[in-house]
Amino acid sequence: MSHVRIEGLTKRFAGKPPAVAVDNLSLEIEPGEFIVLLGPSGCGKTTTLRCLAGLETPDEGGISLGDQTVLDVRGKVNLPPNKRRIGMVFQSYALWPHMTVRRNIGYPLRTRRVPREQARTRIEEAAELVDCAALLDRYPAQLSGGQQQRVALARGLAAQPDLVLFDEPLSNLDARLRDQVRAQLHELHARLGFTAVFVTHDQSEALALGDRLAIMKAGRIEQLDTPERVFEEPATEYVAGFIGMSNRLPLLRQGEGWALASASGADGQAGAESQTVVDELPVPRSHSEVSARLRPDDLQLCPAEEKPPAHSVGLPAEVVDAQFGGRHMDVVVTVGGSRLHAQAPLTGKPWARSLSRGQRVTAWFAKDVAIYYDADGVRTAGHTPTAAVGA
Ligand SMILES: Nc1ncnc2c1ncn2[C@@H]1O[C@H](COP(=O)(O)OP(=O)(O)OP(=O)(O)O)[C@@H](O)[C@H]1O
Repeated sequence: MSHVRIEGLTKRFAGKPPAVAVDNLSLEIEPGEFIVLLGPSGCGKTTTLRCLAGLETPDEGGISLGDQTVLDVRGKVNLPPNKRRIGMVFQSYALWPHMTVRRNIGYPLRTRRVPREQARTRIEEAAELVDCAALLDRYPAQLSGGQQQRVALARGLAAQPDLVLFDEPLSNLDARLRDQVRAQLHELHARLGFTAVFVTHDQSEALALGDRLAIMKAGRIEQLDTPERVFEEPATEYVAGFIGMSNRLPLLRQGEGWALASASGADGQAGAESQTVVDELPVPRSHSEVSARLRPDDLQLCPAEEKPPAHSVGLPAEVVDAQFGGRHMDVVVTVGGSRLHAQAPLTGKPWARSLSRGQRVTAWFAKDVAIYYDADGVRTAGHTPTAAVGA
């Protein structure tokens, strides 16, 4: 277990236009910590991981693993992968097809010249850890996808590295296996306490596995926080959108209240015809425009003639589509010019089952459930989260 320090890491790729894949990124990882790099395609997750592994030549910055400097661009240090005590688990299991499971798991031990007897014990222990002890003499082609990924996991851990890197290791597995291997990985980490950096674009995977999440945007870390904080208090609109707050409602201050910006005139001002939809929001006075972000299950629906509860924002809406989702209906509505998604529970409210296209309803949300972002996409200070954990 090692403390990992990344300082000012930058990696550019030549091309037209050139890409800054990692942009002056710094990150400190505690021994035994499980860090998840989360973000959309192209935000620089894999390149960061490859720089940690020694598979790229960064343009600037430094990386240390424990007391070993593995990268120092100014000092011209960039240790090759086999000189770094790092284990790697990839998306494509990358098992050698001509080697048995035993030889595959033992591969990093051979490259580190671990004595034969010690290697045998380590291989058997690693295989035991991931329930693959009975498969040691098989070839990869004789294993299921889940078994192959577990072998890859054992290979990543066998050399007891200072740091284990995971590049979307679960994304090639079907949904059921993905849940199984994810649970197993979570348990293994709790048991062994290795330091890990795990790359994914799957938010549920990130929330389940990470001690802390680094949400990346254009080669930088946009928010670094516990899963609870990222989920409850996304710092920027970008993070909110990425972590499931898919509903966005732009609002403009109008006199003492707020109107839907999507019903505004061409000048971006709330038009004379746009109605004030709410008198007051938990937003500082200095803001004249905000966007409210909501998860689908925080947007409620009720019949158009019913009044929503006090302390909520009620909006006239029209149903675009309604799909049965078991215990809830997935309903798309338009509110002003915005398309919103509501997950309307059916338990106790069978009314939602009868929703159909063109129907007029009221969409509403509790004021303190939404998170409000200013014109720059930064969370406004006025919001007090209701369910913040560890705040
Ligand atoms: N070898 C390369 N040559 C040129 N550009 C590259 C190279 N590798 C990555 N890039 C660019 O660097 C940026 C970051 O890529 P990277 O693969 O790190 O993103 P990512 O977040 O891991 O994406 P994904 O989830 O799709 O794997 C992208 O704009 C990508 O096009």
